[in-house]
Amino acid sequence: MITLALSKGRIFEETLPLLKAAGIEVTEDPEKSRKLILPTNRDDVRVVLVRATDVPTYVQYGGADLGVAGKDVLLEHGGQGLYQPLDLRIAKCRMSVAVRADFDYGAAVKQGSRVRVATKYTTVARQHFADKGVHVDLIKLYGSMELAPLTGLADAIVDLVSTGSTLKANHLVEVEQIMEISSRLVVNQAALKLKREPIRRIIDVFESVVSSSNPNPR
Ligand SMILES: Nc1ncnc2c1ncn2[C@@H]1O[C@H](COP(=O)(O)OP(=O)(O)OP(=O)(O)O)[C@@H](O)[C@H]1O
Ligand SMILES: O=P(O)(O)OC[C@H]1O[C@H](OP(=O)(O)OP(=O)(O)O)[C@H](O)[C@@H]1O
Repeated sequence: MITLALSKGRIFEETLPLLKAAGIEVTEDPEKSRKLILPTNRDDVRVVLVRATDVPTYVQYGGADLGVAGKDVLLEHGGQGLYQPLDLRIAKCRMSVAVRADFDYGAAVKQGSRVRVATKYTTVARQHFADKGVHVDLIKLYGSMELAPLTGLADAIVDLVSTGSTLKANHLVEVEQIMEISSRLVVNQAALKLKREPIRRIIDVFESVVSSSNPNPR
């Protein structure tokens, strides 16, 4: 049995075409079913639904053999025990610093004042500001980061941006782009040895779909 960990929503939706190319079709709709283990058309493959941030943990400890996780999530997790063979180039966005439109971020940085930054991505944020020599106080949040500058909880946020419409709707502006984000295939290192052939087949098919759909790697 091969167990694949996915999160509901964009990662699930964007992984489906890759699975289809590998001859794997999930036979239940996660938006309609309450099941956390979804069967597929193949007796030897199943999908487990977990929170996006839990995908690396499931794969690390062998709760799943494979998974799909965003680079944001993998950097925060640390990647221990995970083989990361492939950038799937799905769920693309960027990680950015944003502030209220009336906050002068450039001046705050120039003056060397401490900037209060709210984020779910404390590891990446800490590294980013350390590299720039900006003094920050980090405030860990688990969601709705956009609210932090609006309520006075923080001066800035580090969050994911795609179309920019969430920032715009909350009168925030992007002042720095930290990195491009996409999702990767992650594999349990022991499973790769014990179930080498079926896992290798999945990696190979995914790789050929990814390189044919976008020949210009990021
Ligand atoms: N607006 C977006 N556009 C494109 N990709 C995104 C966007 N937001 C997040 N992502 C990517 O998709 C992944 C999954 O996001 P999703 O919204 O499903 O989970 P989440 O709500 O961030 O996680 P959790 O449920 O664990 O809090 C993220 O880790 C990120 O890599
Ligand atoms: O620049 P945008 O296109 O507005 O996307 C950015 C938003 O997407 C993510 O949240 P979430 O996963 O909740 O967004 P969703 O509404 O796309 O699901 C992220 O945390 C931002 O809030």
